[in-house]
Amino acid sequence: MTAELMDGRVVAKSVRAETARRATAFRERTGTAPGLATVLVGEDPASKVYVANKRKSATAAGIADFHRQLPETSGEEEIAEVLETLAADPAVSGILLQLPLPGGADPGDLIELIPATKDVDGLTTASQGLLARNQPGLRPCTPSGVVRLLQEPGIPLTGAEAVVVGRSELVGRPMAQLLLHEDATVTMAHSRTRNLADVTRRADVLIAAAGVPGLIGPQHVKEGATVVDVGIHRTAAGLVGDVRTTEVAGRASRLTPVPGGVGPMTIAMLLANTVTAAEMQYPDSTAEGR
Ligand SMILES: Nc1nc2c(c(=O)[nH]1)N[C@@H](CN(C=O)c1ccc(C(=O)N[C@@H](CCC(=O)O)C(=O)O)cc1)CN2
Repeated sequence: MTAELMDGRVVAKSVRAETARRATAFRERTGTAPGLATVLVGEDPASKVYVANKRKSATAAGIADFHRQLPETSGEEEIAEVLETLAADPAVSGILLQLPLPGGADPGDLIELIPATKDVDGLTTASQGLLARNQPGLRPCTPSGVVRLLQEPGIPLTGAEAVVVGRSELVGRPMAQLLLHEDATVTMAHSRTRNLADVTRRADVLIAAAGVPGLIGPQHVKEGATVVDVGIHRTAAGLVGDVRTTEVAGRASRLTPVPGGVGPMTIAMLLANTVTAAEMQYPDSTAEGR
């Protein structure tokens, strides 16, 4: 078997086009564009690229840009003040605090300053609660992008065995919840899971989000499985994911590449969330909510 590659750039393009149409409709209805505030603390090179791409894509989709750059040395109070100002600004529909923070600082308390209605990363406790209860709200971008990538070619999720490797708040945990809401039978594996390959080989749909370069090889994959690689690692050999793509391609039926798989979906879903946030905040407009 040679796996078919699932092209995230193609699906992301169609999500961005659909989002641009929704942004135009919102502006025509309300006289104001949806607005996205990106908050970047420090100079991490990868974060700078991601934030620059988010801002560029947002502008192209008709979303107003409210960027805040803070110095590496910013304390929690300084970051909190910026988030609170953005939270109170009616022109700002969505706010995201780019992660990680310098020095691996815990973003938990800062994220809670973002109102759930503006939480376009879906990371606040309130957003997590709405997701857990499958109620309308803003969902984390990478996991919702993965679901969209799986839905596009009609990969069946109802009753499918799905295994998520990784339990981060940004990807693994919300990924499992979203798959559960799609009626998959979901197993979560992580760094303490014993006999990982025994667990992952059950998967019809395997999501690799452990943050370990090349963790998933052919021995972890059931013949014919769909394998989604959420990892992105900069190595001397270039960008690699959590999956050893070339080796796994002989066993999987479908596979996401790195780059060009899940990454572009993260940004596309952020734009979609920003328009959804604007719709939720504006009383006369249609709130889609997810
Ligand atoms: N506040 C947040 N911080 C972080 C998130 C997030 O969703 N919210 N996710 C990641 C980084 N990330 C977005 O911020 C992100 C990562 C990768 C890509 C992407 O398009 N990757 C390309 C490769 C681009 C490259 O690195 O050269 C690809 O995979 O094709 C977009 C967004 C951590 N932080």
